[in-house]
Amino acid sequence: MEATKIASFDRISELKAFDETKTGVKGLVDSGVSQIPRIFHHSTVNLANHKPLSSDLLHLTTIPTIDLGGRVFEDAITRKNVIKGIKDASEKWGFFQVINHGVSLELLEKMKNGVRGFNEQSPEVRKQFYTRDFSKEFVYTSNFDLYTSQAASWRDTFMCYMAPNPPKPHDLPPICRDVMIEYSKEVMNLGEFLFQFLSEALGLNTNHLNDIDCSMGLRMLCHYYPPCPEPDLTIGTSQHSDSSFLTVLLPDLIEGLQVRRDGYWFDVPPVPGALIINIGDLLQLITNDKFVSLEHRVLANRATRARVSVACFFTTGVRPNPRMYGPIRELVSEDNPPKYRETTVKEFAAQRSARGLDGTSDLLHFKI
Ligand SMILES: O=C(O)CCC(=O)C(=O)O
Ligand SMILES: [Fe+2]
Repeated sequence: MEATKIASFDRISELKAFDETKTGVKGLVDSGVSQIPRIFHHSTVNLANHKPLSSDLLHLTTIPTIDLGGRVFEDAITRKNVIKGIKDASEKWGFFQVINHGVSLELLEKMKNGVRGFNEQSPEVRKQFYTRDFSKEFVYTSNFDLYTSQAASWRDTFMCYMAPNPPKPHDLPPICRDVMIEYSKEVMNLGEFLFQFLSEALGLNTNHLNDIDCSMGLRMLCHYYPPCPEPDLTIGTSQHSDSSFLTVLLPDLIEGLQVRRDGYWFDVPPVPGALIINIGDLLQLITNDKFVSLEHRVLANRATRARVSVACFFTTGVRPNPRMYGPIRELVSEDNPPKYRETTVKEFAAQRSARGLDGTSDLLHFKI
């Protein structure tokens, strides 16, 4: 009993000491640590990966890649095939990569360089943005759930709501402000396009999901995963599903992302120039489980340089939004009654903020 008390007391002081450096995991790496502090130690159970139990899964290697043909479709058959690909992927994986998505590769590189640039500028500049006050326009922090999670993750993040009320440029750090604004506009366009195809994939009118404001809000999270000296002891991002409607993820060429299907963690190998699209919990809720929001995680970075990623969540998050969401009427029937109660995006997102990434689905709280 006494030992537990001492251990938990130490842990809190260590978390605080780390937090008060205001320079995140990058600061630890810059100080030359060769062993990771124990606040980052995850249990081995959490990190293990067992072979798939079902032999049906043995032939599967990873999530599908879909060619969006620059978003221009000259013939109806190609368009139909793309929608079919998106439908299958959304039903089985809730995850797919897209190529020829219409966002310039140069902009993708510029965005990733912006994330690197912010995290690699002098600690004095970074510190000015470091906060745990999530009501601020721009938040730079390490582990939003530092004090509530069982173990910290080897990652720093900066975040900002980019729509519907974009930040004023002067609220954003000079080093990445222009690219954040430009990139988020492109992601909004891509998102509106994807929601059209997802609507058709569900047998709804093309504009259904856009009309019910699925593409209204955009929250951008820019992650920085410094190289980890003991990658087998910790994780980059612990297992979770996204609480958004949809997520557009700009990955790095350094691997690490894994998606869990039927109990097995599948690697998502980098595809040059691709964006990763995944269905979030809110889309699973309004489609009454037709589309699935799968858990995923990022392993600690084994490479010698930092891994970066930019996750753009289509959601208004905890910002005011009175609209109620429940299973879409056209998608339920007597044989397929609603599985979830109605909720607001804010109520849904508040679950996540309160609990952190503890690996349990927020959807359970809304099950009828
Ligand atoms: O960094 C990544 O590749 C994934 C990040 C992620 O899953 C998230 O931000 O929700
Ligand atoms: Fe995620």
